[in-house]
Amino acid sequence: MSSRKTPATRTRVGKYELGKTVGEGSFAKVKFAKNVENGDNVAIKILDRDQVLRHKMVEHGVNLNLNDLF
Ligand SMILES: Nc1ncnc2c1ncn2[C@@H]1O[C@H](COP(=O)(O)OP(=O)(O)OP(=O)(O)O)[C@@H](O)[C@H]1O
Repeated sequence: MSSRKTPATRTRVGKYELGKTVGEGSFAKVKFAKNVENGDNVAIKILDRDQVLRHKMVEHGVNLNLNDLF
């Protein structure tokens, strides 16, 4: 039996591969991410759709499907 581990599956959002959570606020989670096209490291803020809509943080409905990621 091989002892090699299968690499962990990473969530991708477009050209960004999401890593660990680096912080959380009232309405969002901030995650480390890497641009797989150029290797840039960035922070991505993922808004809580229900909180945003509940607090009317947008004037018009925005189709946020980011909740489905986590
Ligand atoms: N660009 C960034 N790089 C690294 N960490 C970040 C970045 N932006 C935010 N964070 C981390 O994520 C946390 C949450 O950020 P967020 O902006 O959602 O909330 P906040 O403004 O700190 O708090 P609240 O929304 O409750 O007022 C921050 O406290 C910080 O630790």
